[in-house]
Amino acid sequence: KDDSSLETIVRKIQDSMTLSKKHKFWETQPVGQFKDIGDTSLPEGLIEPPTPLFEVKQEPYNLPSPYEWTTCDMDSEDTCTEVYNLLKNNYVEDDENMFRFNYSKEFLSWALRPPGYYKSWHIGVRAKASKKLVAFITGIPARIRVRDEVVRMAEINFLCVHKKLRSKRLAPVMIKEVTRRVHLENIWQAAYTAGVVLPTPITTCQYWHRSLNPKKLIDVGFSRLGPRMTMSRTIKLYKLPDSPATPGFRKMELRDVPAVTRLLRNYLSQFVVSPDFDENDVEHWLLPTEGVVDSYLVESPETNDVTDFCSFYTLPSSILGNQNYSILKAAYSYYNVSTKTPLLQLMNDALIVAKQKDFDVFNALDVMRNESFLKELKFGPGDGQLHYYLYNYRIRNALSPSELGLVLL
Ligand SMILES: CNCCCN(C)c1ncc(F)c(N2CC(C(=O)NCc3cnc4ccccn34)C2)n1
Repeated sequence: KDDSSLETIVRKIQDSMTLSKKHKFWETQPVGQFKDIGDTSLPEGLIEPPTPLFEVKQEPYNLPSPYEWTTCDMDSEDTCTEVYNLLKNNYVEDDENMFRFNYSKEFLSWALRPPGYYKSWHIGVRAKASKKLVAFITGIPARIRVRDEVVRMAEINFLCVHKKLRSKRLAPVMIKEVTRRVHLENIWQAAYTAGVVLPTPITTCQYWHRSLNPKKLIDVGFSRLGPRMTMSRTIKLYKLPDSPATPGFRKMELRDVPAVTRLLRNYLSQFVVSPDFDENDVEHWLLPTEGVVDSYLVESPETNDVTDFCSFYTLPSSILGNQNYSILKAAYSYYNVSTKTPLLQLMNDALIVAKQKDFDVFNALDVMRNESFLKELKFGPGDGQLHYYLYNYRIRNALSPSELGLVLL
């Protein structure tokens, strides 16, 4: 009976050790469960039917008393700055705490305001006393095709809890609150990623890095000098031409939106999971935006057809604790389509223009057809894995990364 008895304490420790709290939470959610892996009797698709809208909880979930919900108006410069600073100081770091993502204000404004976005899905938590923003989570609407079904989903991203408020169990209530607000808009599925394993990844991707400025990358500890390699030999190894090789390679312009949409829709149709982009989506997500997203295409000099496309987004990282550098300039491969120019040559041109724009490193996941160029273009495997998840949508067998045609920011 005595609750503080030793065996009770031991059992509690064992419980928390075995099923960490995050699994306790995810076992209550309509997501693929570890215990269901391999159970072919379970149908692919919807896990739970939609709730009638009048049954969706109308009021926000309860927060611990010192905190309150706030909706972050990303049209407001001041709110954008608050969100930027929260993420700059408290968002994802690498395992050795040497780098932390430093999404820019312009990037956040772009990433969170696609066609049809909902302000109510840009959710913040403030301390009642100081009114300081201490946590954030977002959703944006997206049409995602899974095999031959286009599903309206929310893409959930930027979950961030201030370092000082960790392990207060804020994340589960923030996830429930964004889910509630997504349900209120009659959307019942979601897509999200994490660097950690949760129930249950639809696929697990590997990051690959292509050095553009090897000296800086070695100086800041992002990469190490290879065995039997000198710095000058390393710089020569990663050297790139001064300009792209492909005739007709140029920046994408507004007039290219219809052609790029056709090209991209056709290319993405080969993957099991991919966005169902229309021209409005392509104009928002892929038209070049300075310091946010760069996109190039190949216009055949003979026929004036748009035959190929490549794009990358700008996501710098703060370098924590280095005397000489404070920012790592990283480009992340976004959507690439090759129909005439070999993908290898197209991506080498992407590396060339990224180097011209003074990026230090070009990152890519092993999704879509990226595997085919990574090693040959001198990408090295990274330490970070990215797991992709769907909420309330079962995929019977995990996909291989090459079946995934979806890049989340
Ligand atoms: C949809 N949202 C995913 C985006 C978050 N993304 C980009 C991300 N999620 C987990 C990762 F593992 C990761 N990696 C890029 C690779 C890398 O560059 N590793 C060194 C490094 C440099 N800066 C940072 C900052 C944070 C973590 C690792 N960092 C590993 N990227």
